[in-house]
Amino acid sequence: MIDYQTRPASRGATSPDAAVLSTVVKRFTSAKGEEFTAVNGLDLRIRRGEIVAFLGPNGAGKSTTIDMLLGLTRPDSGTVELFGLPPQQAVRDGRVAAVLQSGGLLPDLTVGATVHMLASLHPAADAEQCMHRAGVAELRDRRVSACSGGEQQRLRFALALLSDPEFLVLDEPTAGMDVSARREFWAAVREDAGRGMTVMFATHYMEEADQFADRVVMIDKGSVVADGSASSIRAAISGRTVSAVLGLYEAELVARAAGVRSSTVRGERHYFNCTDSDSLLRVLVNETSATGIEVAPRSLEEAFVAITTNGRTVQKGI
Ligand SMILES: Nc1ncnc2c1ncn2[C@@H]1O[C@H](COP(=O)(O)OP(=O)(O)OP(=O)(O)O)[C@@H](O)[C@H]1O
Repeated sequence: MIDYQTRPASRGATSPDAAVLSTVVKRFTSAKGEEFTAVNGLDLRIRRGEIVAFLGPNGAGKSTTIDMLLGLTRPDSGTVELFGLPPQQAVRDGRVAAVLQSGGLLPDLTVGATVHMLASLHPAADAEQCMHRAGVAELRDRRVSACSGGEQQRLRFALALLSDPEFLVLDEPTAGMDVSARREFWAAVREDAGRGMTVMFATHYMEEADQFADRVVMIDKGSVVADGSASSIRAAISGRTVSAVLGLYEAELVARAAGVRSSTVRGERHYFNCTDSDSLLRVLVNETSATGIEVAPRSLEEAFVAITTNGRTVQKGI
């Protein structure tokens, strides 16, 4: 049985937040000299102990935001603070650590040698304990090059633990892993997060956000478009969208039918998000002149749009 030491709740900082990003803007200039805004006035506050999933389509600005959180790049305007400090200082103090998608490992070293070598940079590090916590202790004699992608990510996780960070940032840590490798990786992280660590992870997988995070932040085009509890996001995703071509007057009546949560119109087609598509279909067929009726599962994008347009771009109050 491993005896984990309890980490002090803070190392002297007074900020109740792990991270605060205020109106952060980051622009890039292409080779042709065209300016592109990757992060566009992003505001985000992460409280200590939260586990936050950072979701967004390709190119939404997740990695750029994470790079600024880790002090790897600076915003053009706005501010980024970790524990009330500039990111570079928080990283230098070992209060924040990262698991990135690739890099940082020497293929010819064994897992054990890698962890012990980097542990020598942290006077208080317990290499053995970190290997156990990350689930790589049994791989200690295996060369890094012989480890699977999932095992290498757990090794990166072990390395991130060496400074005993208060805040762990993961950038798509399970990209390319199969389902069981993803499950093993998250089991290791979840056990550690249970000890009070703040965790933020970027992912494309809603199910990872749903299973692991207690808060989900979605960004698109460099700004936050939805922010709420995993359960509020899940509730928004559940249900179906029934759509049909019908007149405005009838559409208003249908929108008031039982179980209809929201409705939108695109051209002549009206879309109804509902909890009971069967009864809505009966209403449409029996009580209206609707044509071209379609039923579709609700997409993640629709769920996020609904969350924001319902006025529930929720800043979590926990
Ligand atoms: N160094 C750079 N120079 C020019 N453009 C960049 C640079 N880094 C990022 N970008 C652009 O900024 C936008 C945001 O990129 P970013 O990597 O932050 O998105 P992402 O949400 O992490 O995407 P993905 O899910 O695909 O990893 C993209 O359009 C990307 O091409």
